[in-house]
Amino acid sequence: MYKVALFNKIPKESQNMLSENKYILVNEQISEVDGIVMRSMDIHDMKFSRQLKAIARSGAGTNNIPVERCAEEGIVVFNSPGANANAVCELTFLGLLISSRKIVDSINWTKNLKQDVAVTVEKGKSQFVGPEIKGKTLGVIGLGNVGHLVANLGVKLGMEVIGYDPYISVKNALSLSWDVQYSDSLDELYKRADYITIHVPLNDETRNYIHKDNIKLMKDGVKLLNFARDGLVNDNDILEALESGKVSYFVSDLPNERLVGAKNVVCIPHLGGSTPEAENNCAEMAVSQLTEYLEHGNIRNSVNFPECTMDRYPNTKRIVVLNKNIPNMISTLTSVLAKYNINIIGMVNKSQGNFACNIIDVNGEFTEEQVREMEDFPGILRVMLIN
Ligand SMILES: NC(=O)c1ccc[n+]([C@@H]2O[C@H](COP(=O)([O-])OP(=O)(O)OC[C@H]3O[C@@H](n4cnc5c(N)ncnc54)[C@H](O)[C@@H]3O)[C@@H](O)[C@H]2O)c1
Ligand SMILES: O=C(O)[C@H](O)COP(=O)(O)O
Repeated sequence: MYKVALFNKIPKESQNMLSENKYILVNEQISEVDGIVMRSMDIHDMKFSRQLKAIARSGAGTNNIPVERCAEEGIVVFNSPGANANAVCELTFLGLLISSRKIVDSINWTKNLKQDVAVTVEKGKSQFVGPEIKGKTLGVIGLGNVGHLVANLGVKLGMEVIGYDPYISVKNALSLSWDVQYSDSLDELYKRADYITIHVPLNDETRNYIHKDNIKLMKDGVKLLNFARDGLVNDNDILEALESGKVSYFVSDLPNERLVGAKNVVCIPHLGGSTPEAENNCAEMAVSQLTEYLEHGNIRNSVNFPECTMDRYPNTKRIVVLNKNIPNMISTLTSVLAKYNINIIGMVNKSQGNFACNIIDVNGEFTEEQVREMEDFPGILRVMLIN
């Protein structure tokens, strides 16, 4: 039996994928579990037990998980790329319209009208006039699963769209509309855009991505949207720019104490991925990746280990080895197998960055003691035996 802990709310349908005859589900337990399924809870300070083999993030962002430390501890971290992208894209366009048409202010104003409503509305509505988005220029930073959808929808709505992403994947590049102007100059995007939306992960390279120096380059009255992560836009600098009018509106799906209630800021309570469709897609993907790894050792959509899969050879035992990407690892593994006269039937080895994965199907008896012996070699992070 595998023990899996559920952190955050995970849809019942996905929980049911963890069948009762193989899985025990527990809530928010960290000790003695084989896997965790989670959303945005911050687990940087958690200590993981040796039993923990995998964490499945139901969602895109993994900045709430100590991904590198997990790799060092032989814990595979998965996410669900693209599974909530449409939900975020739709909400981003709501944000775009909110920033343009003063919708939130106007709704709040209307809510307080007590009498002569129709007359007051007609007299007062001119204070909420805002431009159409058709024909305006939208700058999209990050053309990943969300950003490329946003760029394409901008084109469909008649906007001129400039996209920037120095690391764009082939898949997303191929899905990008021909009408999106791909730019390798952020400065050009800042100078031309009437609306700027950011869709990049939060990491050491992207923290404070938008700050006073690049805000200076932007058009006066530009509208800024952040549906990605708190920390990408420098709070001090955006609040100053809003005060001066350089930025006319900021819509953020990632509120913090500085932003809530600030002038010309609209905060949404992190609802980007909060649709039933996105929640189900993400959880289904997360759970199936977790079970595929625990039961078959196959790794798909991991953020700290390479993609590594192999069809199971019949009548074999499977050994899954996670190791550092350093010389002599394969000879170390095969020397242990040779010592016990174990025959390799099939094997795959994949590496990415500092880490690597091996799946080895063998016949002959391979025991838990031999697993521990393999695990004792420097550079080997975890060995898992699957019968
Ligand atoms: N508001 C929400 O509920 C919500 C939902 C989904 C994702 N997100 C956040 O949005 C981010 C993007 O989501 P996604 O699904 O598109 O992820 P993704 O990984 O598919 O796309 C991220 C893109 O950013 C690009 N990128 C990385 N560094 C960059 C840089 N320095 N400059 C420009 N581009 C850069 C990558 O090449 C990639 O194409 C996620 O990391 C997550 O933090 C928020
Ligand atoms: O990174 C994500 O997928 C989003 O921020 C959604 O996070 P959530 O699962 O907590 O809604």
